[in-house]
Amino acid sequence: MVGSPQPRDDVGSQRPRVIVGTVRTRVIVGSARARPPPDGTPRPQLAAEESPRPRVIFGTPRARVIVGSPRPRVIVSSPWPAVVVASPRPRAPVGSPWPRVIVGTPRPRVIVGSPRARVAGADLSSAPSQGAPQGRRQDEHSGSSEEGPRPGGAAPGRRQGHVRLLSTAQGVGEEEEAAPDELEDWAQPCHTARPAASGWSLHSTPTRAVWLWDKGEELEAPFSIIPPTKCLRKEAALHVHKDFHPRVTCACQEHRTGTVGFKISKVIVVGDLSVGKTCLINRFCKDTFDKNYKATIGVDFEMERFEVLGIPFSLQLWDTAGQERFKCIASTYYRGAQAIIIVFNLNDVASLEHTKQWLADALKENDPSSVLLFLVGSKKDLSTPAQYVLMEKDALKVAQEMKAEYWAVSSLTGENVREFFFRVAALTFEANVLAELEKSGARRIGDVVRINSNDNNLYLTAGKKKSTCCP
Ligand SMILES: Nc1nc2c(ncn2[C@@H]2O[C@H](COP(=O)(O)OP(=O)(O)OP(=O)(O)O)[C@@H](O)[C@H]2O)c(=O)[nH]1
Repeated sequence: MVGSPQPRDDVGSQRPRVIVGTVRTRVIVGSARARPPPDGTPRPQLAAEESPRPRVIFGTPRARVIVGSPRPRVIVSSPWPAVVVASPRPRAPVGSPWPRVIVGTPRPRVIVGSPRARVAGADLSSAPSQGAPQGRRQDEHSGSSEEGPRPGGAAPGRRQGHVRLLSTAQGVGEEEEAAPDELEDWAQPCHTARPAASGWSLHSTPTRAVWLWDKGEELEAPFSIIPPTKCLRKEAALHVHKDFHPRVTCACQEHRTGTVGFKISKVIVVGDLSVGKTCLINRFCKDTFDKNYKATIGVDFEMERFEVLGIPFSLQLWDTAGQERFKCIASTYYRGAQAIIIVFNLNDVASLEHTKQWLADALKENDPSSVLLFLVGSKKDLSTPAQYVLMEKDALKVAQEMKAEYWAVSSLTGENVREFFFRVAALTFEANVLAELEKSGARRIGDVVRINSNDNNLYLTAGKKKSTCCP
């Protein structure tokens, strides 16, 4: 088990101490615990904090708590989370000069004081339990930070430059400029956060979606609870009613949607490696496309903010790793999803077959009766019409088996991407409002409780307002 003992370097050597043959390899550069040489010459103490080089620790069995370390940390295959408390360096998502690379850690890192942690705290049911994950792409091994815009296009600058605030619910009102740090945190309750930060505004049919990012341009997009037929064949859609459920429309008109506007709904995106999950999310959230493959390590997520029927609504889109070796990390984030998007490559039949396993894994962590399912064929631009027809037949069969709604998209051209996410947002919103109405039960949201001290029954629901539009 333990290798034959190797001669150690001379004590006092200026070289790093390397112990070969132990179960755990330790390479400590600039260790502060170096023993003094036998001749008594005091050896210069090279404190870890002063080390000119990054500390490299392989497989250390102990948790490391690094308080305000001024140095970059490179941690490979650590089984323990790195806990960074009150780091003096700003951990702004954009342009951090300090590479942080964590490969294969099975537990989320806890970053206290991170601006992202506040986002996670907004809704503990949908947010990760220990702060938001710092999603990473594999090219970070090179030390470059991927927190800035990814190559492949000019990412709209929600996190850079200026964004526009939309000051009316209808998306046609006054606009004003605001620096990102002036914006309401995503986690702020949306009712008070109006005017909403940039995002999508969805209305009942006929409708328009307004997208105002740094470009300030308004994009019209058709939206309906029924997707346009060119996007989706009838048999592929699970929900065939013409518009939102009447109870939902009514509740929105009367502003009786309870906590829906305060919640962040979690959507997870799963599927084989390289099927295009990241590109799909990036096409919608950043309007970018990267033709270079960079494997997602663990998970990453994007927030997207909508306004549906005048009610603010947020989706948290979780991009999970498709590579087997990162699956165990990614699967810890499956819990609490309200919608599951299973992606396969329209040009790779094996990836379609694997979707059932992806669904089974995702459902282990979620309630199958309440979660919305979507089966998405990606890279439509690479299929010829004839190939597509063949694949669509198989995909529809699988979708019906799993009771998922089927979509075919291309992140390269953008075909159906926006329509698809609008659909996800609309159906998730509808499910949320219906659940909220269900939960409120006998006592309707918005009712006033009058307390009458002369009455034996102290708690009376007073004057239930008869709804003018609810069935
Ligand atoms: N032609 C074409 N290529 C695509 C499309 N979507 C993704 N790709 C390419 O497919 C490769 C993989 O895309 P990713 O989005 O990184 O795949 P992924 O599913 O996130 O992969 P993992 O992170 O390993 O799970 C990249 O080279 C993309 O450029 C598409 O719609 N059309």
